[in-house]
Amino acid sequence: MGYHKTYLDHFLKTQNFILRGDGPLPYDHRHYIAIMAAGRHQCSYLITLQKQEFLLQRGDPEWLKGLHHIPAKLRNLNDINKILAHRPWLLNKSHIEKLTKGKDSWSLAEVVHAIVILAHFHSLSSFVFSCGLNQELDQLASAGYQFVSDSTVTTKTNSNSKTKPKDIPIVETVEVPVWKSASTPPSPTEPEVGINTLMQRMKTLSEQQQECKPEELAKRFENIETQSAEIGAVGSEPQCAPADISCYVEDASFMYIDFAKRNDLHDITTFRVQDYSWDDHGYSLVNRLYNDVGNLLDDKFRTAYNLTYYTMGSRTDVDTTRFRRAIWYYIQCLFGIRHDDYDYGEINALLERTLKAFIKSATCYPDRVTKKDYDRVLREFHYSEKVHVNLMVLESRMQAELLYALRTVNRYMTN
Ligand SMILES: CC(C)C[C@H](N)C(=O)O
Repeated sequence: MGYHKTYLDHFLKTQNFILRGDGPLPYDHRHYIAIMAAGRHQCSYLITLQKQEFLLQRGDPEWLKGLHHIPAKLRNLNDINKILAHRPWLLNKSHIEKLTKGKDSWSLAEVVHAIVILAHFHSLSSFVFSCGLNQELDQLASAGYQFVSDSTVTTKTNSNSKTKPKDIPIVETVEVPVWKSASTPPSPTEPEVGINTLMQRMKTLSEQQQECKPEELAKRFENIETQSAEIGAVGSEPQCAPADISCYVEDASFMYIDFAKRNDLHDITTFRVQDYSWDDHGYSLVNRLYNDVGNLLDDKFRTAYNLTYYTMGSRTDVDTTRFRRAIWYYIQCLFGIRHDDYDYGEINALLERTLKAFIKSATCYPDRVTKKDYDRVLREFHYSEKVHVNLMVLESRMQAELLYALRTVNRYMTN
């Protein structure tokens, strides 16, 4: 994230606030919830870090043995954790009701705090995998390195040096290798649409600018949604999670399914942003229920959505808005979210199949994305630009999850 300093600043402020700032949940609970969230995507990197943070907050080490060792109140979060992570459209008021009523109940403020932590760590898992970090750190771990919560990597040699209990012993800091996309170009599997073509297409789109009827726009959205269901995820189905991850996961077989193939039993329709949007609804609700966190989230979303350096690979002075919008809206389309003023036809003009497959995997099946997939995509772009795309995956996905969650909380409160 260090490539994108303005964004990083907002990211850290928010993460710091939800884990360490004012809020209804006890600190150890916050880190445990983060572990449960990362567990849904088998993100060992985040799980390891959050376990350390949990212990630093004087969390009960017994809990780290798994879900069977935690209080019922926390365990009750399992349902909304898995639904939000994989099929957020299934969330309804009965889930919120179950948490807030009866024994071991949650206050609504606590529920919202938990939801924000869950969404943050689900989406951060997407980022970790899509940048190839999980794999990299697993390899370092098996080579005998330990990584600690400030993200530096240390060797194990001196880990029992005298330190205050709250300090983490840091011994030798090892530079984490950084992959440059240009250093070892992978053998191309499929020719990619080059940057020149992409720029040409963006130009044509802005020249064409025709008014489209609402029905036509709705049809274009549905086309993209149906086509997305035909795009397979990159990578192969992951193995069963190792015991030190699966102990934090319940109902591991519950995964993403394509929105277009959802079961109509639940009578789920497209989520229309004109009816419930972040700007007009979600933002103020989350602000009200949880210490103004909406302001931090809003700044972060806005920064990620608008971030640009006017570059594409080695080209400068390029207006990249259309390309970035196509990525942002494609991600939300995977969860059945439609922005009625966006022409989804642009997605097909600007995002080719391999890029769509990468984005879909990063968003919906992050644990399948490997460094190889990362290398193969966007070959003419710089490393920092690939990270930029992954930041959009993180933020657009997080916003999608929060939109569903907050709409449900609102329904619970109003009827
Ligand atoms: C994702 C990238 C193509 C973004 C581009 N480098 C920009 O500055 O807008």
